[in-house]
Parts: sequence; structure tokens; C-alpha cells
Amino acid sequence: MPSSGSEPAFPRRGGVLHAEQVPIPAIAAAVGTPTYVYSANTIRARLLRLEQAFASVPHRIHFAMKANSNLAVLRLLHELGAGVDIVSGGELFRAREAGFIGRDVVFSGVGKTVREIEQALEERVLLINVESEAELVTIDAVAGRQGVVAPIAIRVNPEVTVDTPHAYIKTGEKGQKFGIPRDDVARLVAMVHELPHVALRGLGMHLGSQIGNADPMRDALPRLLSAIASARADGHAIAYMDVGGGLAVPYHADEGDADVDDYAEIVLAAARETGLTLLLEPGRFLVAEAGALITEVLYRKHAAGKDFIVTDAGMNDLVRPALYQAYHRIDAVESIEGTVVADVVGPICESGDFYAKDRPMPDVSAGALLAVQTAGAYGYTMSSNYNSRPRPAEVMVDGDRFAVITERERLEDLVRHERAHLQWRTA
Ligand SMILES: Cc1ncc(COP(=O)(O)O)c(C=O)c1O
Ligand SMILES: N[C@@H](CCCC[NH3+])C(=O)O
Repeated sequence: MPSSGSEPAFPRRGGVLHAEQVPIPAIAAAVGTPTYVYSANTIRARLLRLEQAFASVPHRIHFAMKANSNLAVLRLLHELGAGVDIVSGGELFRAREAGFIGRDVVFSGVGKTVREIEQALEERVLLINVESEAELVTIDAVAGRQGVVAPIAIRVNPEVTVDTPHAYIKTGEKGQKFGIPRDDVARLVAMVHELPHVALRGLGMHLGSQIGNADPMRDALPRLLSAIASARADGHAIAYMDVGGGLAVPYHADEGDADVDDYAEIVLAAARETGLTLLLEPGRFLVAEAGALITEVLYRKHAAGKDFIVTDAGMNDLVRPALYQAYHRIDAVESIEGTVVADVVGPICESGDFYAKDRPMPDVSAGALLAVQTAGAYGYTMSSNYNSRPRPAEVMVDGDRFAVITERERLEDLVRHERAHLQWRTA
């Protein structure tokens, strides 16, 4: 790791990268900006926190890799014994590359294609979480063609009230596309008996994301438990109970974590009551605080009585503020004298391209580095090439080691691949 000797100005509680001294200026100089920087030690600490909370029952933590599918992050979680929750063939491919095998994988999502179901069955995934009757029939047909029996779980929509900071990140409420409405579950469970190539091994749910208290889980668990009891009464050998992800992390400096112990207490009680293996699918909780987006200030601008800080990162690099009006703390990497109330905006041609509005900020000049905090979850994975911009680099820091992947390397690999497979065919 190149070292500049300068210490980041932000390793305080509630921020990211507090678990180790990460030489951000040296990383920015070596890799360029914008770049995501992840801390392996923070991910270790977060996983340990959850492992300790659930240690008293048989359980497995399946990281929802949609939150962060960087290979170094996945490899670390694999080494630490986690499994993964995937939602596409692409995620299955990345999971395999990171060392996960079939039984480490649960496959969620409302729109799995036949090809994705085939691949999941070829890999012998632990569970395919079924989200509709049509999907159930498709899985049975695909498994039949492969001559196997697909292990499935039914994802119940418990239809409870879920309190999240934005409507787009609720999933377990009535009328949403996710899961099987709770009144339909018994019918689907019964249908499984008619389908020779599926075996119902679990029931699960996922309530939503960034859920700061245990109330929705408290409301939903009895509904999941009753579905489990009916499925068992109907003769199914249920082995797993999946409570999804959703645990909140602090984005504001004065916010606390979701109360893991409160959450664990009610989930543990339910798991004990069933005697089943508990599956958890946390995404954000494991990685959000382990990541920051490092961006350079390009310009200061004063217009119509307002101050703007123009950064080289935009909504294509981190879309959460534009998509969910999400708050991310923004700190100067090196100490700056004075503050200014400013909008922090990116270079994209959209008025929604901002990271902060009218926010007291360090009075930075062009060339200063900013750290957009709590960006390790749904940061890079939701980034795009909008405005034909390259995606940010990603750097994983682990003590004095670091692993870098840049867009140039990704594109070079793609082009190499394309060249290797380019061939003309006669029509
Ligand atoms: C099925 C499923 N499991 C797990 C997660 C992970 O959620 P979170 O990152 O909030 O823990 C999600 C995303 O909301 C999801 O859709
Ligand atoms: N992408 C969302 C979380 C939703 C996860 C998928 N169900 C976020 O950035 O907050």
C-alpha cells in the first residue's frame, strides 16, 4: 500500500473505515478518483456482530450480494464462513468465482429466467426462493428436464407495515410484487405435492431494507410461523426458516445502528420454536459502513446566492441520493478550516445529480478529497455508465494489503474476451 503519512480526517465512530488507518490520499493518488474504498476489518467486525447475536441457534448468514459484489469482498465473506443470497445468473457466476459452492447459495427474486433456474440447479443451490405460482411450475419443469428435484422455499409476503426511509425499499407490504400473498401460501404449499420435481424445504420472507426497529419483524414472524406450521402439517419436510435481510445502519452522524439484540431476541425465539435452521440475508448491515466513495472537488461555484461544491463523482457512481433522496455523510479527507453551506453536486447533466443540498460542509477548495460515507452497500453495484462515464474504481484495504479493480481493467478484460470469441458466421 502506498503510504502518504497523512491520516484520514474521518475515522470517528459512525463513519466508515474506523477499524484501520486507511491512507486515502495515497489511494486516490495511485488509483484516481472517484473510487470506492472498502475496509476488510469493518466487514469482519460486522459479520462477527451478527454471528454472535445468532450463535445460540443453528443458522447461516447468506450475504445479499446485490449490496456489494466486489470479488475481494465476496472472497472475504466466503473465508469467514458466510453464504450468499443471489438474485441473478450474474451473481451466481460471481459467487462461484469467489469460492462459494451450491450449498452456500440461496436464490431470491421475482423474475428468474429458465436459464438462471437451470444454472442454479446445475450448481445444486441450497434453496430457490419461489415468488409466484408460475415460477413454481417453471422450476418443476426445469428440474424435471434435468432429472433432479429442486429444493425450494416459499417466500411469504407477510403483508405487514414496514417503516423504511423510502417507499422503494419496502418489500413485505400488501400489494407489492414480492413473495406470495399470505392468503395464497397454503394453496401453493399444497400444489407442491402435485409437482414431482420440487421439494419444499423452507419458508421465508424479506420485509424491506434499512429497517431501524424490530416492530415489522415482530408483526411478521407469527405469520411466517403459521405458514411453517401449516406446511409441516401438510407433510412437507421443512428444514429452513429464512427471515431475509433489512437491518438498518446509521447514515447520519448522530444515528445508532438498528438494535441487533432486540431483533435477534425475537428471531431467535421464533427459530427455537420451530427447531429449524435459521437463514438470514443481510446485505447493507455487513458492508455499508465498510465503504466510502472518495471523490475530488473539481470546482467551487457561486451562483444565485448559493455555494456549490462540484465533485468528480456523480449520480452514476452513487445513485442513492438521486433515487431515494438518501442522506450520506460527506467528510473532507484532510482537515479543512472553516465551513460553508453548500450543495454538493456531480458532473452529470441531471438536476437530481447531487449528494447534498444546503448542507454545512468543510470549506474545501478544488483538489480536495471528500469521502462520501456509508457507501459500501448499494454503491458500486448500482453504479452505471450514464453520460458515458467510466464506473469508479474499487479498492479493498486489508491491513497493509490492498486489492484494486479499475474500469480500465474491467474493459480490457471485456475486450479481450470479445476478441477471443469474435467469429464470423455465414447467415
Ligand atoms: C430478498 C432479499 N434479501 C435480502 C436483501 C438485503 O437487504 P438489506 O441490504 O437491507 O439487508 C434484499 C434487499 O432488500 C432482498 O431483496
Ligand atoms: N438498493 C436499496 C436497497 C434495496 C435492496 C433490494 N431489495 C438501497 O440502496 O437502499
